[in-house]
Amino acid sequence: MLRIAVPNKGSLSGPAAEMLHEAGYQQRRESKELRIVDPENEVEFFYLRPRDIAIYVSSGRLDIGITGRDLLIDSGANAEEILPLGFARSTFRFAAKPGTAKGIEDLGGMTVATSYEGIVEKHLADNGIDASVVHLDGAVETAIELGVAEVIADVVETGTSLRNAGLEVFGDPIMKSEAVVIRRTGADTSDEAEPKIQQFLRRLQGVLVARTYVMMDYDCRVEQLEKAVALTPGLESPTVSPLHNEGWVAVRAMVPAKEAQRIMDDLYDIGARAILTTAIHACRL
Ligand SMILES: Nc1ncnc2c1ncn2[C@@H]1O[C@H](COP(=O)(O)OP(=O)(O)OP(=O)(O)O)[C@@H](O)[C@H]1O
Ligand SMILES: O=P(O)(O)OC[C@H]1O[C@H](OP(=O)(O)OP(=O)(O)O)[C@H](O)[C@@H]1O
Ligand SMILES: [Mg+2]
Repeated sequence: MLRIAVPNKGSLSGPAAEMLHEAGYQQRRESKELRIVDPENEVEFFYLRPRDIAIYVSSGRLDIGITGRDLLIDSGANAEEILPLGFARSTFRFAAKPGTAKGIEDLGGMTVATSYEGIVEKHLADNGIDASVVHLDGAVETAIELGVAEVIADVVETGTSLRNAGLEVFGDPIMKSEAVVIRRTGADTSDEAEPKIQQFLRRLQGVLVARTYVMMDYDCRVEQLEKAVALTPGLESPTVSPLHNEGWVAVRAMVPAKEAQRIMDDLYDIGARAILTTAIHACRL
């Protein structure tokens, strides 16, 4: 049975459970459940604190896990990212009261508050900056007002938390993060779990594709086919079928969902008609 770590709380947990559900895996019914077995798929899910997931996976007791890239790197655990999942996107940045610092080079002798001291200490050391780091569990934006630090390093998504605390980001982003699937570094890929792991990854990739692409169908005159196919090249190549009316063909291709409306306009302009888009519910590429 494949053993998978899933975040039990915070920004990662809802979207992770939703993605697993879309991929056809059974998920827990209530938030107090700490583990569930999905017998049909031969998978056991362990609901763990996001910060602990890399540690469990690196120990080899669990085969794979879902966590944040920033949490993985901060943990220093012997685990690596094998598939980015596109949710819980954030950047990790320094921030302070306006005028405190312009860049990391100004931080010598200052105190930086953060929940991610693994990332921050390494980043300061890599840049040759001698600053103190104080660990706080969360709500680090308040640390400056309360005099615990001059600077914070924290997750930024919309920037609302920083604005509300009267703080501004400065310097280059320290890192970009999103949810990722991780496994132990140097894991034995001839292990009996490997086919199940690959099947799990293909299912999640299928969900990612279904979320980012739509299926487009349209009819066009044979003379316009080359132009139309250039607009909808598909992933491999579009399907082209003859129509009963001579001189016309039907075309079917996957297109990026974000570009679908523009592509429909462009197809219409070159004379394509009956242009339809439909959602993709699941796929294996
Ligand atoms: N506002 C946010 N937007 C996007 N991603 C976020 C946000 N806050 C945290 N994350 C991401 O979520 C992960 C942190 O998960 P964790 O559950 O520890 O914290 P949290 O989502 O802030 O929840 P908590 O309320 O428990 O602090 C990190 O990968 C981080 O980059
Ligand atoms: O840029 P924003 O959209 O405001 O999002 C970023 C904020 O979200 C998270 O905080 P959370 O609410 O999880 O509280 P925490 O600091 O206690 O983790 C993170 O730690 C930032 O504070
Ligand atoms: Mg948080």
